[in-house]
Amino acid sequence: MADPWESTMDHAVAIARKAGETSSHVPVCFRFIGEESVAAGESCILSDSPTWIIDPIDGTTNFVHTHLTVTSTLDLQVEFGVVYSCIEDKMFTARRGRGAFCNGEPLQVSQQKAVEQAIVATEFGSDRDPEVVDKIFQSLRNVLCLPVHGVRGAGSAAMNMCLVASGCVEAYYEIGVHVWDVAAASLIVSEAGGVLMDVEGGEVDLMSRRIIAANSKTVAERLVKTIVAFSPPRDDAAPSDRCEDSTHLSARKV
Ligand SMILES: O=P(O)(O)O[C@H]1[C@H](O)[C@@H](O)[C@H](O)[C@@H](O)[C@@H]1O
Ligand SMILES: [Mg+2]
Ligand SMILES: [Mg+2]
Repeated sequence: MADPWESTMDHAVAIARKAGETSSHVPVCFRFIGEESVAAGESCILSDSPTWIIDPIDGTTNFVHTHLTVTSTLDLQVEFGVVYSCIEDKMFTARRGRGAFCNGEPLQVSQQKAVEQAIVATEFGSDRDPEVVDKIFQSLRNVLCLPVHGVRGAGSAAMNMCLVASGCVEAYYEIGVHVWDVAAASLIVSEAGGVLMDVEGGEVDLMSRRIIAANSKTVAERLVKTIVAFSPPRDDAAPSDRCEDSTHLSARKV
């Protein structure tokens, strides 16, 4: 059987060559956006160049506490998405227009559109500013009182989105995520038949740090009416306008 990773890399190189109009003799040029490189001061701007967006550990708090789910995410902007859940040994993959898979098995979102029967995933995020925490709790209260069947959180944004793609939960929303948390899984959700939406409706903007990933427009739009929206500093803001999340500082000290 052909190695899917090898064909993915061949395709990635072909995309890079096309973008740069280079011949096969010239080395291809990829750009990178990674959580750690951005933390070290590198830019977080998307350009026309093919860009790998990487989160080596998504679910850092779980990792530090050896708690349940930890994933690694890799995305070649809009072309491929890979999320690896290392403890479960589950490899979620998607290629634009070619579907989404878990360990090679096709993924399909849930067909449940009644929000009262839905499980909604979310996270409390990393920001401990009391005003932000209040808004997160107001949203959580509103979601519970829709009512929904249940609220869950895997502790990894990417894993929550893969659960939507797998049909285990109907929707996931969060304000405060970063582009590297959600880029790979966004493609996995849409290739599994799901929808992505901003928390105030309309198209999702992966740099905005706000996301709804749902099995359907119906469920996503119910959440839009329910979530108390706010806007954290964008990922592509100038470094001086970005702020370090408080729990990340403590996680890195470990
Ligand atoms: O573990 P991380 O890569 O720092 O990602 C976190 C994310 O920053 C936070 O907003 C989410 O609540 C977590 O689910 C992510 O996994
Ligand atoms: Mg992450
Ligand atoms: Mg991370």
